[in-house]
Amino acid sequence: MKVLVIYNPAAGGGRDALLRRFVQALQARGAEVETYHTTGPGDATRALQARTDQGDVVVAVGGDGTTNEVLNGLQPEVPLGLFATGTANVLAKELALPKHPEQAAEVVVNGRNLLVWPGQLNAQRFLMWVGVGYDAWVVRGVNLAVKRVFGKLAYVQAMLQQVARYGQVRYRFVIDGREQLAYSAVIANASHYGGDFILSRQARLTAPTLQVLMFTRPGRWQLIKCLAALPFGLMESVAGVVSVSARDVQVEVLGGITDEPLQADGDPAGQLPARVTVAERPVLVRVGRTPLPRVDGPAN
Ligand SMILES: Nc1ncnc2c1ncn2[C@@H]1O[C@H](COP(=O)(O)OP(=O)(O)OP(=O)(O)O)[C@@H](O)[C@H]1O
Repeated sequence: MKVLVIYNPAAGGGRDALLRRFVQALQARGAEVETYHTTGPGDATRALQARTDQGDVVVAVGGDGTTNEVLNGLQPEVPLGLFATGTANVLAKELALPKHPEQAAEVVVNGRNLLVWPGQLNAQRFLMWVGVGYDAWVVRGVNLAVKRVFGKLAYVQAMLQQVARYGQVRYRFVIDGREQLAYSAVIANASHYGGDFILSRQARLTAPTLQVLMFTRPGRWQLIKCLAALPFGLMESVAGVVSVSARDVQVEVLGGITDEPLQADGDPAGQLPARVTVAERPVLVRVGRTPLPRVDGPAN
């Protein structure tokens, strides 16, 4: 098996020792390994697009942002593997992937392929979510120097800084032809968010649909109520949160505001207006042999 490893040396503050153990574990299982170190944002996608032969599997070693960049450079039919060394690693949690390098290598070499439907934000594919409003402001506001030292706490700092602004900007969504106004939204392709939290009990990576959570009531207390429900997996039950399944979502900002950011898979992803759909074709992702744990509904 030819394994191409794409390693982001900046993810999670750098995990060179883990990378070495992971590569050794792949080789011990008979894999022929080539490793590429990314040089900056967008490099993983460009480096993959420049290759005609991507091997039997391409493994993203980093966090959710690195995985997103690998996904966007991946040739059709080449499976995507993961070894999570980033800060939050939400996709690895969604897929119940092991943290230990030897076990992660075992999944890559001897696991199974799970058929996953990515989402599509304009020209970019994503696996987890697209954020509009508060969620996107937080991602844009994260201080990277704080993130390098304090990890996830950098998100808490950015969340607190953006609370007061929530409710001041309104967005218009057209979801499979139906209009809805909201003050923020997360368009989820997967259940997890921010680590171990369950954002949506209905979102499914393996289904060719998206789950759109819209926050339709203004006010900072409303936002705090929603955020407080997140650790309990109850955000979709908060009054004023509208959660609908969709295949095609158009979003624009109202009030002539410009420079309204988006986030995709935890990294900044351009500005509104946007169209978010299910990608044209699925991708194969290497996962363990046991069924994925249930969030709600049958296991995959
Ligand atoms: N050599 C590099 N130096 C700095 N940044 C890089 C480099 N290579 C890639 N990047 C950028 O680093 C960003 C952050 O990486 P990633 O999201 O994987 O890690 P993380 O933020 O620590 O983890 P998570 O997203 O799971 O919280 C990526 O979006 C990518 O654009």
